[in-house]
Amino acid sequence: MTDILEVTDLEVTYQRSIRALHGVNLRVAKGQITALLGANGAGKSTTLRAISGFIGLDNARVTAGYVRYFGEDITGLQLPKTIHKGIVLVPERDKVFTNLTVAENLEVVSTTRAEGSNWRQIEDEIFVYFPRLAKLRNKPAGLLSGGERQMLAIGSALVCKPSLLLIDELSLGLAPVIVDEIIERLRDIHARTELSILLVEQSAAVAFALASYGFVLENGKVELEGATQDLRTNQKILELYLGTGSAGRADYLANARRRREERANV
Ligand SMILES: Nc1ncnc2c1ncn2[C@@H]1O[C@H](COP(=O)(O)OP(=O)(O)OP(=O)(O)O)[C@@H](O)[C@H]1O
Repeated sequence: MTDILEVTDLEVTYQRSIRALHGVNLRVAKGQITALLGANGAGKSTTLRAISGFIGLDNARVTAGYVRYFGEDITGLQLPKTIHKGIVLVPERDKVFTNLTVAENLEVVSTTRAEGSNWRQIEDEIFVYFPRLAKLRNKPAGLLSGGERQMLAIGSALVCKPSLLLIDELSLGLAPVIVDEIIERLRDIHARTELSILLVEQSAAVAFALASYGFVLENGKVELEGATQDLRTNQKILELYLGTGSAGRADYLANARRRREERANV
């Protein structure tokens, strides 16, 4: 299967001195949903922000390695060029314009990102994907629930007609019932569009519900990868991410913290 995205030996450094990624290797196959799992501080957001050209906003730089997209070297490419290439990130925070209504959020993206297209038609397409948003079209985004904001953020990203959609923390802080609805909507979108998706998740259950392949990041490096059907039964994953061994998870988090502190002191 063709890879739409290849990340090779990627290193990212914040503020010229804080190394967050230590040689990340991962791939996203065309038309597939791939998950990137890892504990707090493992480097998941940094990886997504490096791929999508956001790290310039964070005072960070790619200091080694490559990002290839459809075979082209796009290492260090910044916004908005990444969006024009079809790489669109749904960020963890600040996803929507809170003072604009749902319809205005979609409109503002469609007028800046989808030149020459009819925004009402685009809006209708997004409402087919997220019928709940159609009922909320005149409501300010600041008054939406967390789950509704996530749907609007994904809808706004889809307005950009991505080839590769990156989603940072799909389920963080959301109620299980709304997470289920978002999973169902994403499955539907994926079935209709065969969009390639790279999903960052702390919940392995959510990642496995959507993705066919997964990578596990620890301290800025991929430590484990595989088909999700295999990762599902991997002992380490079971202990650390599916809650079958809380002592294991606590040890793991303590070790991860210790290794980060050791690295910071070098
Ligand atoms: N703006 C920044 N300046 C300096 N260091 C940063 C910055 N953002 C992240 N880091 C550091 O980079 C490392 C990776 O952080 P990152 O946010 O990518 O991890 P994460 O896996 O997404 O964590 P979380 O699940 O908590 O969002 C951490 O050690 C973090 O402290």
